Amino acid sequence: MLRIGLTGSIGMGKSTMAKFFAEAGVPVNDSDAVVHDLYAGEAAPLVDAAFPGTLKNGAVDRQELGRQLAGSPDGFKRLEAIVHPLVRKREAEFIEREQQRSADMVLLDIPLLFETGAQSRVDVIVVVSCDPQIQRERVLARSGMTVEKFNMILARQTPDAEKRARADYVIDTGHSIETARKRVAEIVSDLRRRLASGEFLNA
Ligand SMILES: CC(C)(COP(=O)(O)OP(=O)(O)OC[C@H]1O[C@@H](n2cnc3c(N)ncnc32)[C@H](O)[C@@H]1O)[C@@H](O)C(=O)NCCC(=O)NCCS
Ligand SMILES: Nc1ncnc2c1ncn2[C@@H]1O[C@H](COP(=O)(O)OP(=O)(O)OP(=O)(O)O)[C@@H](O)[C@H]1O
Repeated sequence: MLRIGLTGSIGMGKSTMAKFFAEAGVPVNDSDAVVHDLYAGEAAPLVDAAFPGTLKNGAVDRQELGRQLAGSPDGFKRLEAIVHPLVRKREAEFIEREQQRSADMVLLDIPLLFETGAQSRVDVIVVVSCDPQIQRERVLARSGMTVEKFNMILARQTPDAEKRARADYVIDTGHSIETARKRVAEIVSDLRRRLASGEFLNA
């Protein structure tokens, strides 16, 4: 089973592209969605113990957590030490399930693929990218986003140019949604062709 790793910096269009892969028939594991689920369940008491006051109605209040993390690289490290092992566990369960269903390929949506060394867990890397000006406009248009928060997240992410250089495929989301959708279909059919030709014998 081929493991495709999908990554991209904040606001590049990763979630939108993951949806297009799903539409093309590729099972998708979305790490951000897993974090949302964990925050409403098993991770909630652990996060609250490390960051008191972040539990609201039984779930992690992301806004409050974000406030406590502002300007705190150390806080991010402590949070990641709690969350990332749980995310990894869910990913392994997803892979196991899809292997049992005999899927030919799966997409692992991993926002911090390079930052956490996840490239060793995938066979192919797809990077979602666009012009930094478009990225900035998209992100700053989100409610609750500030220039400070944007810069803090950017500083914790591998630079876009480096991501592109390390990619097997790049999706440029700076054009229309339709162009990006076509690019996803093109990548999926190229990967199916490469699989059929026996290029990924170890996958
Ligand atoms: C900091 C939190 C509370 C902000 O939540 P919020 O809903 O405001 O933003 P969201 O989760 O959509 O993230 C916005 C952007 O920041 C990126 N991001 C999230 N966590 C991190 C991190 N630890 N380091 C770098 N970038 C990050 C996301 O990939 C996305 O591009 C939240 O992102 C969080 O709990 N992060 C820790 C868990 C984590 O590392 N998730 C990333 C993938 S597993
Ligand atoms: N051609 C395009 N491709 C992808 N997204 C586009 C395009 N044109 C406009 N957009 C918009 O850009 C935004 C990208 O958001 P999306 O949530 O997919 O990004 P993301 O990389 O997953 O963000 P984050 O890293 O913060 O989770 C969406 O609002 C989407 O509609």
